Amino acid sequence: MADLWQSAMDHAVAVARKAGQVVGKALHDDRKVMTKSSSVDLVTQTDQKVEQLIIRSVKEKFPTHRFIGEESVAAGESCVLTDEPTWIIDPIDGTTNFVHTFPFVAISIGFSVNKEVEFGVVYSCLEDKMFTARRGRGAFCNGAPLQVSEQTDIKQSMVATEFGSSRAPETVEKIFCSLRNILCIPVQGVRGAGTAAINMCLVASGCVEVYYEIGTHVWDVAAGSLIVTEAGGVLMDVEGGDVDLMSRKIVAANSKTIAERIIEEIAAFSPPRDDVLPQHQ
Ligand SMILES: O=P(O)(O)OC[C@@]1(O)O[C@H](CO)[C@@H](O)[C@@H]1O
Ligand SMILES: [Mg+2]
Ligand SMILES: [Mg+2]
Repeated sequence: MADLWQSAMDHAVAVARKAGQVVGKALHDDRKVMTKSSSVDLVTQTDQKVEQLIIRSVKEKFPTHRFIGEESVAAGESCVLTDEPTWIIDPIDGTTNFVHTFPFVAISIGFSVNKEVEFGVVYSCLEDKMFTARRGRGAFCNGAPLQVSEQTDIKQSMVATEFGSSRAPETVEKIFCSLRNILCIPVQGVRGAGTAAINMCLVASGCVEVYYEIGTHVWDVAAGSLIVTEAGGVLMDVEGGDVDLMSRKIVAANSKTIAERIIEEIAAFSPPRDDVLPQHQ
């Protein structure tokens, strides 16, 4: 079994690289931009094309495996994680960045068995950084081992978060409330790459002590979650306790101390879970 997952992971790396070439080539082409759950939740033909490319290529090699893909869910497929080997795919994490040529765009592929992520691949294709992790075997960027930051003082920490794609006034209010609380701790900086997957790789790389967000989807965070924990970091729910990747709430930190400190300042809310949605939101 172990060898089987390794060959699946090798395949994920190869197909992520191929997908990255497609994304890189499409970056300066004419992009037809469409919207999904709101006028700021963007999708392009490249997102759909890349997801199909990945799924087709995986199906050829692993015909019994299942898929949760962002654009397939948007097209009406279910988003339920079973115990079966499942590829959890975000073909472009950072579509808004892609549309604006803001240079952080990732292909994110997580692979779960028995509802546990076995490997994660995040390809930051415009930087040509291939982040990988396999359960129990560490996290890497272009083959070099990753280690989270050792910082234990929140006041000397860098925090990453995103504003998300909801513009509902009550949601925006909560987002700004958390942000104000966190800025005023005070932390040394707040950043956001525009992609959850890359934000998590920044935690794994030690550039950022903690990333939190409410509104993520399982395809944004499945791969990154393992990259963070294999680099020595921790995952938690925004209200404390265990993370649930379907809950659309995540804290990924270098340590439990930093995670718990940031959680004190988060004004939590609960968007509809991924696994109860009839379609993408
Ligand atoms: O739609 P995409 O480009 O795949 O997802 C990108 C993104 O909006 O998803 C997360 C929230 O859902 C954010 O962290 C991130 O910026
Ligand atoms: Mg995404
Ligand atoms: Mg996407």
